Amino acid sequence: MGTVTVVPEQKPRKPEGDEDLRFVDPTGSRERAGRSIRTVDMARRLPALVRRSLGLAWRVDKRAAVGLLVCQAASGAIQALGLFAVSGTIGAVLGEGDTYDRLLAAWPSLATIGAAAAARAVLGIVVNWLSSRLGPFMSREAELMLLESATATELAAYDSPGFNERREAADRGAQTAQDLVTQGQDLIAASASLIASAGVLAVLHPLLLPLLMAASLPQALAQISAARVHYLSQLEMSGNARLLSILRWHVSDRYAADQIRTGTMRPFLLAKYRSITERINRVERRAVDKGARMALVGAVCGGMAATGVWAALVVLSANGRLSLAHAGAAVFALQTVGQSLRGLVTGGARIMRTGLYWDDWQDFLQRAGGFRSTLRRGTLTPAPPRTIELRDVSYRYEEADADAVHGVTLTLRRGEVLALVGYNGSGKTTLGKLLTGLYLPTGGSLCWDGVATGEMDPDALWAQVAMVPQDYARWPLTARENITLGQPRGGRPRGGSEGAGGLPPGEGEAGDAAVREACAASGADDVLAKLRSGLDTLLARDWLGGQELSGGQWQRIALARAFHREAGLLVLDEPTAALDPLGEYRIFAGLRQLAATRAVVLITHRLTNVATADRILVLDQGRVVQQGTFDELVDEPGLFRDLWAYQHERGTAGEARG
Ligand SMILES: Nc1ncnc2c1ncn2[C@@H]1O[C@H](COP(=O)(O)OP(=O)(O)OP(=O)(O)O)[C@@H](O)[C@H]1O
Repeated sequence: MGTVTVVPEQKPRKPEGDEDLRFVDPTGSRERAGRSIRTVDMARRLPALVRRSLGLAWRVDKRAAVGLLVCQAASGAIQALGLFAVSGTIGAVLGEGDTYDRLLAAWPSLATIGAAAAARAVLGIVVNWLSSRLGPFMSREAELMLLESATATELAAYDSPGFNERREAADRGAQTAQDLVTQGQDLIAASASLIASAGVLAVLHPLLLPLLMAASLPQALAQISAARVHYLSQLEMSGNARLLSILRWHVSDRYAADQIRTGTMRPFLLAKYRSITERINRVERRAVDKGARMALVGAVCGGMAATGVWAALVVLSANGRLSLAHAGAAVFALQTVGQSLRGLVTGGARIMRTGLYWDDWQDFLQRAGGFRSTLRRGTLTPAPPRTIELRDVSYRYEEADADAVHGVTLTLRRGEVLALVGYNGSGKTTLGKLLTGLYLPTGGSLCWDGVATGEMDPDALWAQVAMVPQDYARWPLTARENITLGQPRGGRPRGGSEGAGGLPPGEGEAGDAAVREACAASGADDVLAKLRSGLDTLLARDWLGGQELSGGQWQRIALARAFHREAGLLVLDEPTAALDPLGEYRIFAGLRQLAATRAVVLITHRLTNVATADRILVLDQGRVVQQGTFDELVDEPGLFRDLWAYQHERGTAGEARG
């Protein structure tokens, strides 16, 4: 006990061989922290944690924070008063005179004991009330801070190893904020009670307090060890419990229900679930057994030590060094000290655990702060770009062995449709994200009208970008909000508040006319016609009270979303993958018109569609290997002609190549 084990920060372990589903502690910090729950660390960390919990309370509600402290201090003082009153009562009861006189003499102390107990009960209720009011408020505040941080980070942060795990851990940390307040209060209450009763003991006889402290030590140490075992097993189990909840979602959610049935996966999935459950059971059994053994040792040692204290009490009374009244009060004080010590140790272990989760929250906020877009970029506001120029642009994902995009040089002009084609993983999407400024190049330069994207204010830059990614969001919002993204044209932004006269802001004629125009261009007008309340229909799963759309219908909405945006650059990544032939035809027939006022980048595997493009860039392993018009490339030996042949001549390209 008392030593601090320092384990260096570890990277998530990558399993070797047959990879089983396992929870990975992103930094190893939890395990390290769990192993370091020792007496010295606890003594050092606890005051800091209590301070932190009070600091949080102070930030959310200063009056409540002060109220909590005052109540706890008052409760401790009243407890001391009550214990002294016990001594007075016993002294009066054992004193001279007949029973009536002795009871008469005892009643003021008895009344004090009763009043003290009542006052402490009321104070306990007030403390409970204040911390219950503060706790959820603080958790919500912490969750909001987490969202603010996460949405302000560079997109590249999400590719950074451990970032997503940290974000998840922080989410749980935010939820524990409320426990930190209540546990902090429990700890303060236990400390106040300990100080009060220890003070009483010290006044009754100077030997009693050190004796009791020494006697309580074995049990306290046993409890700290048990808490450590408990925390480590909880840690191991919580990872598995999270796995179970993820599996439960996959197994029972509607999205995979058809595949589970047609894939006859039920026995396989249930067996997997059971095997993780057994892992949890094993860990739990081991921890419970070990905890019970420690409790037994602690209880035996504690029992022996307590016998010693009681014996000392008897000896002191027999020798006349302690009056009977004081001895009686000491009995109560001893019990209170024991109780407070136990509360301190178990409460301490609990707040240590919560503190570890809370650390995850703080850790994420710090890291996310380092990834903040505004920290890394400039403040210029771009106009819709006339030219986008790339010089020898490369991009390498963090920890990747090779560039995803390498040495790309090109100029894209307003009014031009540029198509990107190539095998899976050739870097098309990454290049699209570079053009839109979502990623900043790791090599070379990328400028909009001569200004590097990194010099611009990120939000001002993205105001000029409309994008349909491969995996577009299906927001559980109304059809209108799904298209305007809360930024209607010709109207005020929709912030959830209703406008004057009952008309929601932005829902004026100008706003809706632009939405309908975008819907007509994307084919979402057909979708709208079938919705029960048109643009007002909530597009969400039925259990959220909404109306669900098909995959292709959602893609039409996602396209309308991009067309609605008055942006100088439009990037379409596989925009028609889910559309029927008519829907697809409409998009490509309208593309030229869309390009009149903007630059358009089209990423697609359907090569017939790229005939509409002014220029086609063929990518292979992140490099541009060919570029030209459709007519030029289809006749030229090379990757494009091979891809065309695979798609249209059923593999004769292989022979042609050979
Ligand atoms: N977030 C990421 N982190 C690390 N590597 C990534 C990430 N996203 C993509 N890559 C890698 O970068 C390379 C290019 O990926 P990209 O998504 O740009 O290809 P693509 O041509 O769009 O592929 P597809 O046709 O399948 O959509 C691939 O090797 C891929 O594994």
